[in-house]
Amino acid sequence: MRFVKGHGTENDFVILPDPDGALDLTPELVAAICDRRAGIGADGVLRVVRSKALGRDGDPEWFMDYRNADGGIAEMCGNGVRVFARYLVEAGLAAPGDLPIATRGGVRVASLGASGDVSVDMGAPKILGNSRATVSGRVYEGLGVSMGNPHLACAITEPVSGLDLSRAPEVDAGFFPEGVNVELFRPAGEGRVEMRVHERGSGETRSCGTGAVATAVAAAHAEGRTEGTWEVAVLGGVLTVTLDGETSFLRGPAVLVAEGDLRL
Ligand SMILES: N[C@@H](CCC[C@H](N)C(=O)O)C(=O)O
Repeated sequence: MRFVKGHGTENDFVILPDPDGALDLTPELVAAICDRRAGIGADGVLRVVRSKALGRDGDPEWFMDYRNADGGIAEMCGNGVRVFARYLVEAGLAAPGDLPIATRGGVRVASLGASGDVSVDMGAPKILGNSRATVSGRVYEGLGVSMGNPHLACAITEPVSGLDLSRAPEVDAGFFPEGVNVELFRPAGEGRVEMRVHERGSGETRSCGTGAVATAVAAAHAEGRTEGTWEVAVLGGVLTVTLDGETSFLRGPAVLVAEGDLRL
């Protein structure tokens, strides 16, 4: 089985080209691939499959079948969809420009050139209301935001570098019955925040695209705003989020770093 490895601000993925939908991608296989010692290692898997092969006839040509490192399914992945678009263009499966991609969370349109940053229209954020997370015994208030997948974005006052996210934050399972990705962010000047994230199904990652947008939404909400541009500094780099009151845009690097044959 061929694979390609890529990342967006160090949120890393194993890309599995499966245009005809022939692969039986079990949770066990995904977890084995993502294992950082016994497998290739990744935060998630992006299966590249034609929508038609899945019976999704009205959708754009390519469907991003995203899986978390534990083998679980998620609706959307913001860095993943940017890496997916980069893969399609570099593999000659799509032309640079505006590229619609089907996901479980709906169609997302990526914009990219032959190289450079990839931007994606992430759709309208949906505010779910207030909730809280407990990290290392400390309770943080946050804003629930759906970006297709669920997030809880909590503003904090201490440096994000001191957080211990080695264990999953405790959250209100009644509020988030499907689980949740938890972002902790600290304002770092006008239009800039520092963020760390604990992802549902993947643990702490070095970046999360949907989480960066949810964070910008929470930062804007705290100021009574729905528009603006935020630089979101994550462990793996910097993402730029723009909110225009209707939709949201996520921009940042998306690179492919390796390819080979999988022997699992
Ligand atoms: N890293 C992704 C989000 C991946 C899915 C998430 N773990 C979930 O379960 O919802 C991103 O860049 O958005």
